[in-house]
Amino acid sequence: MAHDVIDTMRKQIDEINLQILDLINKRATLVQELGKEKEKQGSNRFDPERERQMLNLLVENNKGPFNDNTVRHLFKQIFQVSLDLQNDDKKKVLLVSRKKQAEDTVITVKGVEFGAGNPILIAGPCSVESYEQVKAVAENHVKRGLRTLRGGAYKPRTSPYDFQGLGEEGLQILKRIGDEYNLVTISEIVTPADLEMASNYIDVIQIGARNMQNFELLKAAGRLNKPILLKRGLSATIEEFIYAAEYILSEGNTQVMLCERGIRTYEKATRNTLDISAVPLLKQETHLPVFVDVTHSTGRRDLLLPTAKAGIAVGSDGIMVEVHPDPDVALSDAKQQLNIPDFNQFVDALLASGLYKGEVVAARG
Ligand SMILES: O=C(O)C(=O)C[C@]1(C(=O)O)C=C[C@@H](O)C=C1
Repeated sequence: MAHDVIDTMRKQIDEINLQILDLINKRATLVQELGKEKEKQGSNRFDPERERQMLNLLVENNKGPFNDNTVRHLFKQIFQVSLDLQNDDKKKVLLVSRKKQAEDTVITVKGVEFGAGNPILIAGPCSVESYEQVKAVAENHVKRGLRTLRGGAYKPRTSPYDFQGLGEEGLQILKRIGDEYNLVTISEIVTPADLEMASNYIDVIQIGARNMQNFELLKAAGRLNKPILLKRGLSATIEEFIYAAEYILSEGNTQVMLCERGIRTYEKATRNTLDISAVPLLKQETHLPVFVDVTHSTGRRDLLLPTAKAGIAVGSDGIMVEVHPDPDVALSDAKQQLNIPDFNQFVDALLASGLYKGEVVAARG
């Protein structure tokens, strides 16, 4: 008899549990729709005022036996998991997300495949200083079978008195060299107004670390039909980096590759702290090619090779490194750039490591 009473009550509790489950999921479905609507309207997902209003209503109508604090705690858990649901929904639909596209994005430029699983080298001077300077690097690229040349024409510098770059003239030099030596050219553009002009000269537009959250530049780059190399911000979180890339894809341009270039930390032994774990994280979270800039991250010639090996070993799609015919007289980053003989030793050591297998040119399609 006593058992019957308990069993009866438990059956009632089971029914109530199922009713609560049904209501909780009904509520969650509404919250998901609400999250999408707020996204469209650009509202924050977390709304403390709304939560306070709901808790007040619940407490005003609380007849017990749970006390008011227990009711507040219970529903705060519901609000939190509702917010998590909205955040997950948002992440789930990111265009850069692996959940959106499982297969790797491969960007092919002049037969060079960025992100195809064969790590490549992106090398060149910090700044384009003259045709002869870039030509010397380009000729070495050809000798070494390298296909991608970087060079800065617009240089965001800490001091306004430092060399700011040759501007359009620098892009013209890159265009000439890229055509003469069949090299993929990459250069940083710092303002939306220059994107169209730059697209006539270079093959890949770089958005630098200091512009990672220049949202108007990101959106403008998203409206181009041009590959974009996006560098991680000096103090950007992985999430901010991913959302910055999402800005570009959200405007239609899916040809985006990411570059981990070190983050600003308390450490002074290196120029920045190379966040090596960012590479596998970004490869897991996104389908975009991921590169490692060993020059700007370490700022030390003696660390270029070990960090390049590490960058490839953890799964990056390649390494960016600065090389200059005569670094001692370079107009920027003099102490970090390799001269050509040292750069060739760098390439040879990477080849000897077996991690880097040289540049494989896509079969003519
Ligand atoms: O009302 C909203 O704006 C919601 O997003 C729903 C909801 C909720 O669970 O009720 C979720 C998160 C917010 O912080 C506030 C409320």
